[in-house]
Amino acid sequence: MASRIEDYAMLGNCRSAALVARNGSIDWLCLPRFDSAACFAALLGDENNGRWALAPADPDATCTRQYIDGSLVLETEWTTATGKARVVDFMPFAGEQVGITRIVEGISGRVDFESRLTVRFDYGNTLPWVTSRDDGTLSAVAGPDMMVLRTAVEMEGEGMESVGRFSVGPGDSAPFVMAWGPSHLPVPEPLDPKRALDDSLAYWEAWSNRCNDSGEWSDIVRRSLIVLKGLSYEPTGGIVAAPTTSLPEQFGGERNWDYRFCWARDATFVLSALVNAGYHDEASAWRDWVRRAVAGSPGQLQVMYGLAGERRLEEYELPWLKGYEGARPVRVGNAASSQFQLDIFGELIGAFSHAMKHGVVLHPEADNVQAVFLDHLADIWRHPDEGIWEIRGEPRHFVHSKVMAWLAFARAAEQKREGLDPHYVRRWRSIADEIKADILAKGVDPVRGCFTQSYGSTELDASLLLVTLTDFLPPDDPRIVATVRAIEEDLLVAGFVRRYDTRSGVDGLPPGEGEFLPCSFWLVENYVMLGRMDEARALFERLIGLTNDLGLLAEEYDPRTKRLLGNFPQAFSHVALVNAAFSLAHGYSATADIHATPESTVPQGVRA
Ligand SMILES: OC[C@H]1O[C@H](O[C@H]2O[C@H](CO)[C@@H](O)[C@H](O)[C@H]2O)[C@H](O)[C@@H](O)[C@@H]1O
Repeated sequence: MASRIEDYAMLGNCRSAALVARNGSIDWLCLPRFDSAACFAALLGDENNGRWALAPADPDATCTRQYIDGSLVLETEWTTATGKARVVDFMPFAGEQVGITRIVEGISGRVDFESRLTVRFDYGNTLPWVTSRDDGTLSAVAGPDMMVLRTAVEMEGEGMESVGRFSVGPGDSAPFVMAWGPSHLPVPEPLDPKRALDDSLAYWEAWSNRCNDSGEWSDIVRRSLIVLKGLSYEPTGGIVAAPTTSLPEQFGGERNWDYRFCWARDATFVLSALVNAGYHDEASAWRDWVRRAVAGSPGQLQVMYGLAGERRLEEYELPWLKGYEGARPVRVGNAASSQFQLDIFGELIGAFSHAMKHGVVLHPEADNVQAVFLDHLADIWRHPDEGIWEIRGEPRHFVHSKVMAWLAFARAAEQKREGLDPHYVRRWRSIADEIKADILAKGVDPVRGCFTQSYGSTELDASLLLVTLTDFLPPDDPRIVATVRAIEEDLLVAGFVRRYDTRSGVDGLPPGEGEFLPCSFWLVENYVMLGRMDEARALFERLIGLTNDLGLLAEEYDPRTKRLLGNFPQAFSHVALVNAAFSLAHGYSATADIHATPESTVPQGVRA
C-alpha cells in the first residue's frame, strides 16, 4: 500500500523525479523523462506494480530524514535495536544516463538491511525478463526498456522480486546503482557512486548558492526554488507542473489528472519567481522553450505542451492500476491540452514584460509574435472559455479570463519599445478599454458589489484573487475590497481558500475537493496589497505549516483529515509560496509585479 502523500520525498536530476516514502520504498519513477511510462508505479497500485524497498530488516526501525544542504539528495538515518545506519538516495546528473543511486552506510553497531526491487515497465503492467550477467549486473528487459542494477550485494529472485540481504557496521558502505537504457543498446556504462554523489552535491550547492536572499523566509523559499528547479527538464527548459499523475484532489474521487506536462500558465508564475530569486539562466531557458512551443499559428496556441513542446497529449486511463487509495481512474495524458483558456495570452505577455523589466532579453522576433497573438486575441476575446481551472463543464465568460485578455492589450500598449507602430498601440489601448467596460458591466454582482466567477453568475471564484492583484482597478476601489471580503465569506474553509464551490456543477465533475494551496497564498498577497499585514503573516505561517518534513507541498489540503491532496510536489503551490514570501518580505505583491506596467517595479496604487 502506498504511503501518505506527505510521507514522500522527491529525488530529481532535472530529467525526471522519484518519490521515496519514509519507509524507504521508491514508489514512483518514470524513466528516462518525467512523462515516460513509470517503471515503479506502486504509488497508484501496489508493490506488484513496481517499487524499490530498501530499509532495515527490523520492522521496529525508526528514521529521521533530510535533504543534504540545498540539494535533492536525501539522507535517511535509521535506528534499530542493534545499531544505526544511513541511506543516501539521489538521481545522479549523468547526461543521457538516468537512474537512481542508493548508498547504505553503517554508523554504529550493526544493522541488517533488505533490498526488494520490483521493476514493472509501462506503469506497472509489464513484467520484465530479469537476468544476472557474468559481471554481477542484474538486468531487467521488456520491450523498449532496460533497467540494470550494479551492486556488490548478492541479489536473488524471490517470487517476482529481486531481493538482497546484507548488514553494515561502522565504515561499511553498500552502494546500489540502478540505471535505465534503451533495450536495443549495450547496458549503460558503470557509474562510480561516490563520485556521482559528490557531483550531485556540487551541482546543487552551486545552484542553491545563487539564490537571492529572501529575508525571514529564506529557508523555505530556497527549498521551494530547489523543487521548481527539480521540476525543470534541463534538455529543453520546460517545467512540469508536478512529477506525478492521478494523485487525487478528493480521496476516493475521480479528480485525478496527469501533471507531467508544461503548462504555459504555471510556468509564467515560475518564470517570475525565478527572476525575482536571481535565476536568469533558468528564466532564459524557459523563455526559449515558450518561444519554440508556441511558434506557428496563434489559433493553435495550447495551454500545455510536452517537455519538448509536443502538442498531442491525449488522455487515456490505466485500468490495471487501482488508484491512490482507490481513487480511480488513473489517467495518462491530459484532455485539457485541447481546451480554450483565454487567460493564457495575458499571462504570457505579462510574464514577458516582467522578465524584460528584470533584465531578461527577449528574442528580436518577440514584437512580431506579440502583434500576431494580439490580432488573434482581438478576434476571440468575446468567446466563452474553459478558464484557469480547466473546467470540463460548459464554457463560460469567466471574469478572470476576460481580465487576463484585458491585461494582454493593456500591457502591450504600455510597452515602450523602439519601432513599435503607434497604430498598433492605439488599437490595443482601445480594445483594452472595450474589454474593461464589458467586464465592469457584466462581471460585477449588483448586490454584493464584488466580481463574480463568470458573467451573470453570483458564484465566487478564487481566481479573482489574481484579478485584484492586477491594476485593473486600484486596490481601494470598492469592487476590489468587496471581492476580497466575499471570497473570505464564501470560499475560506478552516482558514484555507477553495477554488470555487464544486457543488455548483460548473466544472462538470462530481462535487468535492480539497482547499487549493496556490489560491490560499494569493490571499496572503491580497492581504499584503491591502495593508492587512498581520493577517498576511498569520495565513502564510498557517500555510507553510502544511509543508511536509522536507518542505514539500501538494496542490491541495484536506482540513478534515489534515492530509495533503493532489499531485506532488506541485510547482503551482511552491511558486505561490515563493511569491507570497517575497511579498511579505518586500511589502508589495510579487504576483502583482508580474502583471504590472513595464516601467513600474511596484504596481501603481498598491500600498507598501
Ligand atoms: O480541476 C480540473 C482540472 O485540474 C487540473 O488542472 C489544474 O492543474 C493545472 C496544472 O497545475 C493548473 O494550470 C490548472 O489551473 C488547475 O485547474 C487538470 O490538469 C485538468 O485536466 C482538469 O480539468
